Amino acid sequence: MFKVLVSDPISDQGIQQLTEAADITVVKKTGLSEAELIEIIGEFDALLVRSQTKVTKPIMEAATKLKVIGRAGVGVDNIDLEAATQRGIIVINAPDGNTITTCEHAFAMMMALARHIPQAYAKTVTGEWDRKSFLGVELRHKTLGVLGMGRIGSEVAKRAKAFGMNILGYDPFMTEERAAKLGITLASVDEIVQQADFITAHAPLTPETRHMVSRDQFAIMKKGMRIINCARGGIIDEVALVEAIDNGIVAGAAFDVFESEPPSPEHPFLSHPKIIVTPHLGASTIEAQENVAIDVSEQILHILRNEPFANAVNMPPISASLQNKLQPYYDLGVKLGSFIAQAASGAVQEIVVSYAGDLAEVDTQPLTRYIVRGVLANHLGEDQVNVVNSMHLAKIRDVNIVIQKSHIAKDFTNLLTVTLKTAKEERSVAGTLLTGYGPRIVQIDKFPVDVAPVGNLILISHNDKPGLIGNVGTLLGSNNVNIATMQVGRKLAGGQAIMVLGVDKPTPKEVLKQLTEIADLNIAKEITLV
Ligand SMILES: NC(=O)c1ccc[n+]([C@@H]2O[C@H](COP(=O)([O-])OP(=O)(O)OC[C@H]3O[C@@H](n4cnc5c(N)ncnc54)[C@H](O)[C@@H]3O)[C@@H](O)[C@H]2O)c1
Ligand SMILES: O=C(O)CC[C@@H](O)C(=O)O
Repeated sequence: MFKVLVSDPISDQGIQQLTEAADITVVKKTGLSEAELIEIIGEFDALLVRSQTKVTKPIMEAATKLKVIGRAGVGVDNIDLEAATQRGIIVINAPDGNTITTCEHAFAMMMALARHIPQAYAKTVTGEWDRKSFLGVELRHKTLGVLGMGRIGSEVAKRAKAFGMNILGYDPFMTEERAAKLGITLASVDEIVQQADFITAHAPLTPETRHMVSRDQFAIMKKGMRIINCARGGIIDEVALVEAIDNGIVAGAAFDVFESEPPSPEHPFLSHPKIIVTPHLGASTIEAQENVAIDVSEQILHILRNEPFANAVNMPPISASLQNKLQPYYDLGVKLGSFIAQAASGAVQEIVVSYAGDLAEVDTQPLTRYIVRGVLANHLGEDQVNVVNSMHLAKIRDVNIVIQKSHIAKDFTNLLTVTLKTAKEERSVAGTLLTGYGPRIVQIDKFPVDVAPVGNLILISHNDKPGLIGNVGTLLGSNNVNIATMQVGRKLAGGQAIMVLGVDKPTPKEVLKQLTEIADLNIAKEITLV
C-alpha cells in the first residue's frame, strides 16, 4: 500500500485515479508549515503539490520513503530540485495542462487593459455613471510583442492573429521556419519595444530574462505601450515600469505575477490607477486544475508501481559501473554546454557532441543529456531543464543532436567537444579532465587554451596585434574589473586570436560594450559558469 500526501488545494476530480486506486491511500492536508511537513512526511511515498508548498531540503531529508514529488503545474521553482535529485526523489510536473488556461488569462488581461474594465467596474458599482474616463483602444491592427514563444506564447500569438493583430515574437530558440509556420515575425527585444503597442511576457525567469524590460528598454519604447505579465515576476522591472507609466511612456500594465509573492500591501502596483493585478491566477480554471492533477496523478501511479513514466524533471537511474565512469564528466559536460550556448548567437539548430579517447568505448547517452541540459538551461531556465527532459526539450524545439565518436583523442586521454550550430554561426568548445587539475577547457573554436570552467569569464575574439592585451587590461582596470586569469590562443602570429579572462565579479554591460570599441577587438562576451 502506498501513501500519497496532497499538501495544496488540488482538484478532487483530477486526483480521482489516485483516490480510487486499491493500492493507494490519499491523505489531504493543506496549509502545513515546514515543521509540520517535516513531522509527517516520513510516512509518505508520494507528495502532490501546487505552488504554495515549498518543498525544501529539510523536508526531503525527513522524507525517508518518498519516491516522487508531483507538481500540478509547470514551474517547479517551489521544489529544491537538487536536494530531490541527490536523494533520488523523482520530481514530475504537468507541462501542458495549463497552457490554454494561462494563455486565455493573458488575453483577458490584455482586453481588460485595453478597455479599462476593472477600473470602470470599480466606479460603476459605487453608483457613478462615468462614460468619459474610460476611452479604450482596439486590438485590431495593433502590434503585439510576445517575449517567449513556447507553449503559452505560441497560443497567445494564434489568438492575437484572430483579433487582427500583427505579431512580433522574441525567443532565442525560435527559428525563422517555426515563426513562418506560426505566421509571426521574429524580432529583437529592442525592435519589439520600439514597435509594439502591447507586450506580453511568456518566458521563464532566468538570469537572462530577469529585467529584460527595464530602464534601457523603457527609454526607447513606443509611447502608449501596454504591458502584460502572466509568466513570472521579475521579467519586467517593476520599479522601472511604475516610473515609465508615471512619465507617460507606458499607458498601462496588467500583472498576474510579482517579483515577490504575495506582494506587500505597500507594493506600488496595488494602488496604481493604470495597473491591474490578479493574484497568480493564470492557471486557475476548473479545466486546467483538473488537467494538471490528472496528468500528475497518472505519472505518480506509474512511478509508485515501477512502470515507465513521463514528465520527470530530474535524474534517471543508470547502472553503477557506468555511473562511476561517467560521473566525473557530468560537471564538465554541463559547463561545456553552457559555455558554448553563452558564446554563440542565434537560434540553436544543432548540437554536435564528439567523444574521443576512452569515452568513445562506453554508453555516453547519460553524459549527452548533461551537455544538452547545459546548452538548453541557458535559454529555458535552470528549473525547466534537467537530465531527464533535456533530450525531449531539444526534440520538441527542433534542435538536432549529433553524436560522433573516435578512439583517438590527440594529446589527451579523453576529449569532449561540443559544437553549436545556430542560425547565425558555428562555435565549438572542447574540454577534458586533467589528472590533478580537474575539468579544463582546452580548445575554443579550435584555438588551443587552458581554462578552468568556473566563475565569471570574458571571451574575446580579436586580431593578434601588439598592445591589444594591454588596452584590454587598462580598460578593465579603470572600470574596477579585476583580472584573475588570462589565456590567449592563436593559430598564426598576427592572425585571428581569442582571449579568455577570468574576472572576480560580473562585468557591467557598458564595460563589455567599451571593450568592443578597442581597435582590432571584434567581440567581447561575458560567460558565467556556476
Ligand atoms: N501565471 C501562471 O499561473 C502561469 C501558469 C503557467 C505557466 N506560467 C509561466 O509561464 C511561462 C511560460 O510557460 P510555458 O509553458 O509557455 O513555457 P515554455 O517552456 O513552453 O516556453 C517558454 C519559452 O521562453 C523562451 N525563452 C527562454 N529564454 C528566453 C529569453 N531570454 N527571451 C525570450 N524567450 C525566452 C523559451 O525558449 C521557451 O520557448 C513560464 O515561466 C511558466 O512558469 C505561469
Ligand atoms: O499552481 C498554480 O496555480 C500556478 C501555476 C503556474 O505558475 C505554473 O508555473 O504552472
